[in-house]
Amino acid sequence: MVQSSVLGFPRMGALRDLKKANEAYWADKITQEALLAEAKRLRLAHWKIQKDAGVDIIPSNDFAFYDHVLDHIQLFNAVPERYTSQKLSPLDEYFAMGRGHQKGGVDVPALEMVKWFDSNYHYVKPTLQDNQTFSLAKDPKPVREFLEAKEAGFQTRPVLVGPVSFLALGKADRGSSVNPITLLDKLVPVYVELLKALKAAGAETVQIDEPVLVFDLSPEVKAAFKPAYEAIAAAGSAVPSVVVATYFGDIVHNFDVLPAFANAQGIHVDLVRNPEQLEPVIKQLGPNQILSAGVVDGRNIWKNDFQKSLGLLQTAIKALGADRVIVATSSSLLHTPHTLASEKKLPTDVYEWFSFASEKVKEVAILAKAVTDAESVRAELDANAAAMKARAESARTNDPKVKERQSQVTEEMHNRKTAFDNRYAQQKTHLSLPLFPTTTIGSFPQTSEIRVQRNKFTKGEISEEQYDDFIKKEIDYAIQIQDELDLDVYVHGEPERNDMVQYFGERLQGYVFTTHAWVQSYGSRCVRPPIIVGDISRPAPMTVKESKYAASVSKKPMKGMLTGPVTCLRWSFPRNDVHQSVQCQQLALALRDEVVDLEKNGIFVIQVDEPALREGLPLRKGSERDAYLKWAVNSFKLATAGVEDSTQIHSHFCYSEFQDFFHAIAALDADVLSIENSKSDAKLLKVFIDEDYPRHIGPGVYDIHSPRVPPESEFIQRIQEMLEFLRPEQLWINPDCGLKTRKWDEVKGALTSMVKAAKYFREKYANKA
Ligand SMILES: CN1c2c(nc(N)[nH]c2=O)NC[C@@H]1CNc1ccc(C(=O)N[C@@H](CCC(=O)N[C@@H](CCC(=O)N[C@@H](CCC(=O)O)C(=O)O)C(=O)O)C(=O)O)cc1
Ligand SMILES: N[C@@H](CCS)C(=O)O
Ligand SMILES: [Zn+2]
Repeated sequence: MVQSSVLGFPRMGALRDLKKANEAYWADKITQEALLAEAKRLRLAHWKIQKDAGVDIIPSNDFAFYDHVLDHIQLFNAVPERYTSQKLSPLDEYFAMGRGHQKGGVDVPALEMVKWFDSNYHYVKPTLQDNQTFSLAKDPKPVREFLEAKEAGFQTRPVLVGPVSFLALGKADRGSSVNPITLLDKLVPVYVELLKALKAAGAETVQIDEPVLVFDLSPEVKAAFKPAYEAIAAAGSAVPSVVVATYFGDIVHNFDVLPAFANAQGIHVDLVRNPEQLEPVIKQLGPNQILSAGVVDGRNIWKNDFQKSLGLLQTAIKALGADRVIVATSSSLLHTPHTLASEKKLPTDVYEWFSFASEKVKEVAILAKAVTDAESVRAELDANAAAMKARAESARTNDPKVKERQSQVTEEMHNRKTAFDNRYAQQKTHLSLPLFPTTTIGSFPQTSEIRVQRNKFTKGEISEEQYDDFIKKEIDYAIQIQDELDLDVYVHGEPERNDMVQYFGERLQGYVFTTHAWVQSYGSRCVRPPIIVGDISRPAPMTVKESKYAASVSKKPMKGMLTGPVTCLRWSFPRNDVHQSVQCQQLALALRDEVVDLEKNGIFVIQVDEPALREGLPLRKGSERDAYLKWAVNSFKLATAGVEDSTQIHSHFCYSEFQDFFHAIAALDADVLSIENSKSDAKLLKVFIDEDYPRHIGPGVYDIHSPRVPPESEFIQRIQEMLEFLRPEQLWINPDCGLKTRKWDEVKGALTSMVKAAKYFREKYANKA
């Protein structure tokens, strides 16, 4: 019999229940016991959904209050001393690492949070010391949750982040220089102890995620697999069987590592992303090893194409036999929304094209049946074939006018009129900016009042006029605060936007959007990616009204604020029937019109955010990366190059480790860049000197993910560090990212200190001149 398996289920719940419970706990509105009870309720509900769907292998320990990598930091007692010394409860210590803690006399910043591979999910980076030790936490979470499931009648397969990936995804703490992978010898015994505890609790198999296997690995990281997995194998029947899981890429280039897994029960590979790895992987398996075939997409919302998946599965079964094949999701379903059943407003034809987490688990179970006994699921197979056909033939997907415009794009449409030096001279006179100009990244706090009013407007409880008036007042307030703070380039604060991508999706032709399809982005924060279903175009200006109004009531330059084409693409659910470069160019043309319209309406600083540009970079170096960079950079340039030289184009990158990516950022030719940097080593900015970067840069000086308000001295120190690597005349002072998740008092406190620090340096350098 072919078994079905799910690698992980979304944690938030159908109504973002976990988000609400976490936030209530942080605001002291519910007790720790109430939060724990809610988490248990969600875990049980999610196991039940999978069991009811007929899934054979159901994961446990895929739940996390904040992030699963952070769970492992605590699980292995790899918590930096600055947190343990605070003597917080384990849960509060955990949240302190995730989001910082500034309460009851405790003041610790959060650990660094970065992108999870090429997804829009963010994980907390293990931060390790030169003298790092590991030990197993008391009452280890994977054991606790396994037993919780067992007691409720669910036999689960615990999911762990593998020892090599855990270290390879980590970094040395500030002040330490340890190469994390050299700590393997210390970590592995703890890992074995954990596996023994799981076995003792009754776990027969564990899923050990080693997703770093899809990267180009350094020799040291490659060499780490063998001792780690040999030590696990040496524990024999004292530990559960192991399935090593990889996803988001292929592992063919790391086949020399596979002997390390000779004693594993099986290997999981992502056959949605890389179906071509199927046959080579089959050849690498040992005589009894199982293939977990990831055929149901964990990263998108399109209904599975059963015919295609069955083709792959038949190939696997032919080579290995039915007993050695598991039908699985390609990755955890963490990246998909909870259930399609909540969507009441989708056009009915389109509804049939989608499948969210709760539907995907059914797909996995159906495929497992279909592969050996198609007749037992004939109705499901026929319905699936009909849905595939209907989508392929739908008129929604194709707009000849968009195609016509794309055919007229020329090379010169990608370039500004002249080079930066000349442009900047014009911008300087036009905008009269001081040395160390201060600005923010766009959004100001999205207060509950803003959300309530938008919700009322969406439901038709207030008129468009009432909503517009409300937004105008919010803009007025944002400007008043910026006057008081004495910032140099203003923003309107984005109060009208639900989300920087969803907002544009809702204004573009070719998209559909959902009402409940939330996906966790980080911690308690979720996004509701709009879905691209057809060719994209802009029926009308999208942001001009608010920016024009803001400029009319502002005494300083007002920055227009757009989300760039690559980010719109990546943070939407893209089509899977047209190459992403085509979708991106369509977005670029729509945004180009918006940029030109903003300029026509008196907005002479325009920021086009591209935080997802780095995220989209193919995970391995090589031709695929080069091709991506070419079309991604061209899309940004196409979107922004339609303006006069005197108009200043900014771009913004958060969550972007930019070393391997520097040339792409430079190629955008943006006049000013802002990058997230407050929690990274300022040394990373050295690349800007080494590469002789000519344009302006604002490395973030304020960690906007944390409620913590940094003092002025911290800003001064940070700017001083940055000046070791950047020229004073190219340095802008700004936060890491937008301020929508912060409260007004935090923002006012932090920006007051930020502006004071900028003025301190302005004075210092004016005296020098
Ligand atoms: C910059 N980032 C973003 C990423 N991806 C995006 N798509 N957008 C981003 O901004 N990736 C990288 C980072 C990740 N950072 C963030 C930061 C903040 C959030 C966030 O705050 N998410 C909000 C939801 C935002 C939203 O869409 N809000 C809507 C709906 C609000 C709502 O909950 N309404 C209620 C009813 C109203 C009420 O009574 O309160 C409801 O629907 O039930 C809106 O404002 O209209 C979050 O709350 O998690 C995400 C990623
Ligand atoms: N302009 C956006 C960028 C976020 S990446 C904001 O400020 O929220
Ligand atoms: Zn940002």
